[in-house]
Amino acid sequence: MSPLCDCCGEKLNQQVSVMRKEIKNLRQMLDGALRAHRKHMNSLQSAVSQIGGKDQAPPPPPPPPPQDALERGHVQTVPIGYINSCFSEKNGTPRQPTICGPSRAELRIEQSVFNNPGHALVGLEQYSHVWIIFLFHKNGHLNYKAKVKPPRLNGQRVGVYSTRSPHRPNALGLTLARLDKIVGDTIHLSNIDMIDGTPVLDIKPYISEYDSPHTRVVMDSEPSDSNTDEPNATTEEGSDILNPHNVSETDVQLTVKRQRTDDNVGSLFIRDTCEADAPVTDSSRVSAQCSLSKDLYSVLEEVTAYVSQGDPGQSEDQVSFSPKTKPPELKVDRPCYGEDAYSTIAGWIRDPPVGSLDVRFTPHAERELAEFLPAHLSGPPESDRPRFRFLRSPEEAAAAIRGVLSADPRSVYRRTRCEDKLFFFTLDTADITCWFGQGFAEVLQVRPVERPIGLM
Ligand SMILES: C[S@@+](CC[C@H](N)C(=O)[O-])C[C@H]1O[C@@H](n2cnc3c(N)ncnc32)[C@H](O)[C@@H]1O
Repeated sequence: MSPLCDCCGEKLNQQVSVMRKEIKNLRQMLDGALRAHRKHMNSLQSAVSQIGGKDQAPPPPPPPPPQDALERGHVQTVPIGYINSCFSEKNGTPRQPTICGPSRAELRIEQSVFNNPGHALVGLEQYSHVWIIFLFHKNGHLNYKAKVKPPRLNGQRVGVYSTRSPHRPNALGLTLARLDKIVGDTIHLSNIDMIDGTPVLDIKPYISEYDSPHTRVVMDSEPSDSNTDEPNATTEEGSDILNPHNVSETDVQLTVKRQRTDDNVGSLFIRDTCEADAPVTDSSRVSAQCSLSKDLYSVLEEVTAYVSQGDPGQSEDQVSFSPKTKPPELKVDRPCYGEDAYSTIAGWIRDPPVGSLDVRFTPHAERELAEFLPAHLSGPPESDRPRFRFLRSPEEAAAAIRGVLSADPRSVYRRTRCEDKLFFFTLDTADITCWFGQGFAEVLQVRPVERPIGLM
């Protein structure tokens, strides 16, 4: 039960959601005003420089950076443009571009970067995809940690550099977007995961010959049956990568060895169940709480920490993986040429603990969505129906909504602590309201936003 307001008797949580909406609108207004101001200043500047003359002389150019600035690692980045995208907020923006094909955006190259911005794009039209290098400018204050919890790993922590987390030193993002068309100085993109207003630092063509190493799908199946003492035992597919989520009893054996004597002093079996204890010998004092949802690497880290902590006198004890598998840091000798130089990915990317969701619309939401007119097509002038700014049909919008929701856009906190809360996000000119149940997301409402992005 939501408490009631002392003054008006209304439910407090209703008031809170109204206030949130107002804050969101204000934020959008501010963002739009800032962008308009920036554009205005740019055009003023270029007008001033075109007019020239004594009175309106352009401001003197900033002093050139020292000759060796690059060599000293001092790089002054200047956005080459800003993304105009169908996503106005982080919430509900796809976590990767492939999640949502119809996600559309435009990027206009700034006049301040090239005299003829269109010239910088000549030839790019021959490519279907481009890398966009951008700034996560809405990260708030720069805040990063060595280990992060990717939402798809449902709370487990991995090193930031093994993820695509926005929270990283330098806050640089990298998106492989579809290049739909180029008109003058503006490129039209789809398959994007950047919010409106994102500053772009660079664009490069995607060239599969250069950018996509030979890929071999490494099956997450059984590891090799061999139980030899070979230090580099591999799976049958020739890979030394095992999916940590496929670990079953005795797949993995951690062995603690006394470095000096090479005696085995304890071993740890990771079981199908969530907990495992080492069959401990007095001297090893190894025990670790391992969960199957943890990867082998963190198990190893934990055990290593435990061993060195447990008995300082035995600090030369060593933890190693048994012949059946080995931790990621031991995979140092990957071939870098020839047949075996294929690419591999972490098991949790292909098989995350957070599954995808079925997405459905209530009949009411379907009717509301069908009311929207497509972008770029002129409707009857008297029509007061809502119109998309980027999306080309209600069907395309439905596909985008499905893409966003099926990947479960909720944070781990929301997913685990506030399951029954309504979820709101904005797509193009539509405010979407939905809720989540076991294995599904349902769209309840599709309403026109009061102040559509990009039109402020
Ligand atoms: C997980 S990141 C991945 C981005 C990129 N594909 C990469 O791998 O670097 C995508 C998420 O970043 C957030 N995001 C997008 N644009 C942003 C911006 N300009 N500032 C801060 N966060 C942003 C959105 O929440 C989006 O879901």
